[in-house]
Amino acid sequence: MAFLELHDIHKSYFLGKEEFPVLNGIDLDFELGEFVSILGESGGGKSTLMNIIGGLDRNFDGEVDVNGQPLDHKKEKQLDDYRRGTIGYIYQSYNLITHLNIVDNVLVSLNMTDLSKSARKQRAIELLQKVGLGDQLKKHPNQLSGGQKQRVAIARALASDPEIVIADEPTGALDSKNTAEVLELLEGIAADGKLVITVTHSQNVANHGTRIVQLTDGKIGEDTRLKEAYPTNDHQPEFKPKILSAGASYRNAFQHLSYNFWRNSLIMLGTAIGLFAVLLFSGVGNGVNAFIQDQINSMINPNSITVLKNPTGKNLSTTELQQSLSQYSSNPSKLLLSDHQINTLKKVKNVDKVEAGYQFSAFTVSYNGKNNSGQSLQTWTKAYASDTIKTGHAPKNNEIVIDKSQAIALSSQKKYKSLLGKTVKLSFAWVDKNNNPVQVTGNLKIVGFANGGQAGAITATNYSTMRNLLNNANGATQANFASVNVKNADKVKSVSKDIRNTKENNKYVFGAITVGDILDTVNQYVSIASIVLASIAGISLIVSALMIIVSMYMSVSERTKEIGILRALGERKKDIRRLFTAESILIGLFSAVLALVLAYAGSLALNHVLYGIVKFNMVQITWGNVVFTFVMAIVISFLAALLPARRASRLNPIDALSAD
Ligand SMILES: Nc1ncnc2c1ncn2[C@@H]1O[C@H](COP(=O)(O)OP(=O)(O)OP(=O)(O)O)[C@@H](O)[C@H]1O
Repeated sequence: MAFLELHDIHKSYFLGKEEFPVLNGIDLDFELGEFVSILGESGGGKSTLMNIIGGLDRNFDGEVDVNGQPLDHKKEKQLDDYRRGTIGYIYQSYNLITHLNIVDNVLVSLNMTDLSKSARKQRAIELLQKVGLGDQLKKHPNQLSGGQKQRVAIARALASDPEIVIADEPTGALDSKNTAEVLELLEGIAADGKLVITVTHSQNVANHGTRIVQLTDGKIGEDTRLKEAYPTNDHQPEFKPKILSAGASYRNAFQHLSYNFWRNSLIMLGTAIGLFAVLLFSGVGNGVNAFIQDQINSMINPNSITVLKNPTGKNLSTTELQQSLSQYSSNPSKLLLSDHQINTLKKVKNVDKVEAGYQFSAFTVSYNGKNNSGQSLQTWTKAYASDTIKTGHAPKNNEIVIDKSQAIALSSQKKYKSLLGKTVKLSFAWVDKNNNPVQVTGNLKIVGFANGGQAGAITATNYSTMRNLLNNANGATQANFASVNVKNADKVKSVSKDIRNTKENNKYVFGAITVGDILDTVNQYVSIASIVLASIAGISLIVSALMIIVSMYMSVSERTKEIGILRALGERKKDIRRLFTAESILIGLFSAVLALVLAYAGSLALNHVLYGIVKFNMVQITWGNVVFTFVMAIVISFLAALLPARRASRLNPIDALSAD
């Protein structure tokens, strides 16, 4: 029983339905220690035979036995294992991986062994020293001569300590000096007790071997033994082959990414822009929400509920209430609350205090010949947060607090504080008991300035002052809102519900607005804006994904030959798929890091500019946003790699190897 036996090998190629037979029944035996040269005319099927022996071709008839065991060429896994552990390949065109240095080229094969990382590296260096390249370790293949490249290929073929080394015209592209050196190395391999099978056109090369086999018309012709096979030794392998680890795939992907640094940087920048948009828009969304909450909470006491008359008698939501109020704005007498109704409010469970109040939507303040109109005149209640007044104090009898912007309009930016203690004339239109218009006026002392800021200017007197002014003008004096203070913040919702559900003569009488309701309404607008921003970010993410898909397809077509080499060295389809998903995921991750840096810088810049205007950090990127962006980047890059990686893994290794 020989070490390698070929039995009745038949192989045809098909062009359409037409059959082109190449091998017509090959029977051959090979022993370890032999250096066999296969000679034959061009196109005679030598490479085809080598691909069958090397476990790259699965489409043939016949049987290959290795070490007494049949090789089941229909089973891909068995062939992968066979190529990884038993075969070393040397090609005429070297087939080195251009983006790896020569040590890494040898390591591609060694990475599929159970040696430790340092032992793998040490072996790679030893092998390169053995083929005379110890002083060239840092070079890439394109920095070597043809003879040197072929020696790297020999070192790589020996890396996994295979029993069979196949060399397909190994000296075809070399001059006589390099040919002699390569032949010496091959002889040395056979002398080490391995089986060397080489394809050649050169009689000189063939004469170096121990045996010459002629291939004629797809059959074995002459089979000449030149000398005895080299003696085999009882050499026990120091390590075993194993499948490629995920880490090795990621390292290879990283090496390829860094080799094409500039091109990949541009792709990452393109991808990062989409992720940056997601991060920044999320940050702006958070900032705007926090800003609104801060503004409302700083002006309105969250424990208070504003109660208004429900003019429709129907059960209304906050939005419906606000709509109906605006319909009744020309008929304010319909919105007055009776003293009895104010008392009803006091009896609602968990209510701490009820303050009747007035609010008017248009008024004028005059000082020293200057007039200023405002939109919201109210009576001071607990509904205002304590820090609403920035200068001065809450209004008492015959006093008024005006908005800072108003004070500036009536004086100047610098001098507005001098208005403190001065008397202004307040005037506004109201109605009497019969709904006839009356003009209300009064002279009041300024005791404070409110800073309504973005959420609206505030002008306020106290309740009795306002009631007196209305009385003096013969206006209706019933309150048109009430501020209900609730004992606990967590009861605000239930109290507001009870108030809304209160009935008089079978009609709902009150509408109630809480800070939460106001926030809900505002948040509705914010969510619409967020959806618009998210759609823009979504579109940029789709563009990012397309960029990755295109770059991965480019990468696959550029690396077709490499895919063939990796398959020939024993990588599985799965390893090839993982190589490309790894590359894509790395692009996604680096893009996410870049996006994070850009978004962080962008948020610093935006916050710097906006803080000067609104005194608030308007961009607030949270850890949640960052995690979401990274997960998104990984998911998108993984999905984008699926099709290109699948295509790469399905390439036929023989076709891939013959790619230009
Ligand atoms: N993928 C293929 N599809 C169709 N025909 C093929 C294919 N590969 C090889 N052939 C044909 O099979 C025959 C044998 O090719 P092969 O490469 O094995 O010959 P060879 O003896 O190695 O030739 P050379 O010495 O010129 O390299 C040739 O006629 C070739 O045209």
